[in-house]
Amino acid sequence: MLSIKEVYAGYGEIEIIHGISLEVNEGEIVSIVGPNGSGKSTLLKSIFSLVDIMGGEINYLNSNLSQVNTDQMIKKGLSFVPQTDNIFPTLTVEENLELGAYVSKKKLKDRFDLIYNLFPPLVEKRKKKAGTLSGGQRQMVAFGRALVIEPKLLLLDEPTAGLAPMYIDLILEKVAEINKTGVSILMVEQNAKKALAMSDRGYVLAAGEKKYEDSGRGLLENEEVAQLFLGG
Ligand SMILES: Nc1ncnc2c1ncn2[C@@H]1O[C@H](COP(=O)(O)OP(=O)(O)OP(=O)(O)O)[C@@H](O)[C@H]1O
Repeated sequence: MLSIKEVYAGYGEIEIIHGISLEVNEGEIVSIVGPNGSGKSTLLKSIFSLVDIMGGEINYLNSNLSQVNTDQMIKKGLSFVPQTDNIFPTLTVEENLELGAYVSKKKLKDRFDLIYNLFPPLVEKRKKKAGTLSGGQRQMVAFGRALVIEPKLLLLDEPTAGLAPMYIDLILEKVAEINKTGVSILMVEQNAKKALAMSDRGYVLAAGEKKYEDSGRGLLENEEVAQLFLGG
């Protein structure tokens, strides 16, 4: 459903991603792992044209994304949870979710039901300002905002970054749960072993290049990958 072909991307004059190709097929969880600064987030952001694209092509459900505006991306079910600034702290939980919405009132109710089922702690917090929530709960709000539009493909930029250990596994379990409802997932994750263990496929980036691609299990069992990128 998503195909990144030989993409070059970066910031202004600085090229960070040097010709990377990557695919996500329907129903998959795909992880991008690699050392700090290897360009994982930059690659993810290139899908949403949030960085400068210097070459290559990104296609999603038969559209070239460079020719599609954000509204159309949302209508085509492409949703993104950024790593930072992914909620409005001064708005309530429910207002945050409503702002993520591009759907009818009736549909909104169904989506809220689904989100509150997935993240029960948000129910009693729904009238609270999102900024008063714990880090893990704020991340639940960020996920909720991305889920309101009923995405087909969810892009996650380091969903567990900065979270307390108790929330890391919980959030990754939720990612798997969301995937089981039919949402494909492409995520950048610093917890590489955990991410690969739950992924159908994975890509290892280093210095803006794709070094390895394989099934999640294949990468975990690859001794070279383990030694160089997964801490032995
Ligand atoms: N807004 C920006 N302007 C210029 N350079 C940037 C910007 N954001 C990131 N970079 C640079 O791009 C390179 C790749 O950063 P990126 O965040 O994509 O890496 P990453 O693999 O996601 O790393 P991390 O796990 O640390 O987030 C780094 O050298 C970083 O300094």
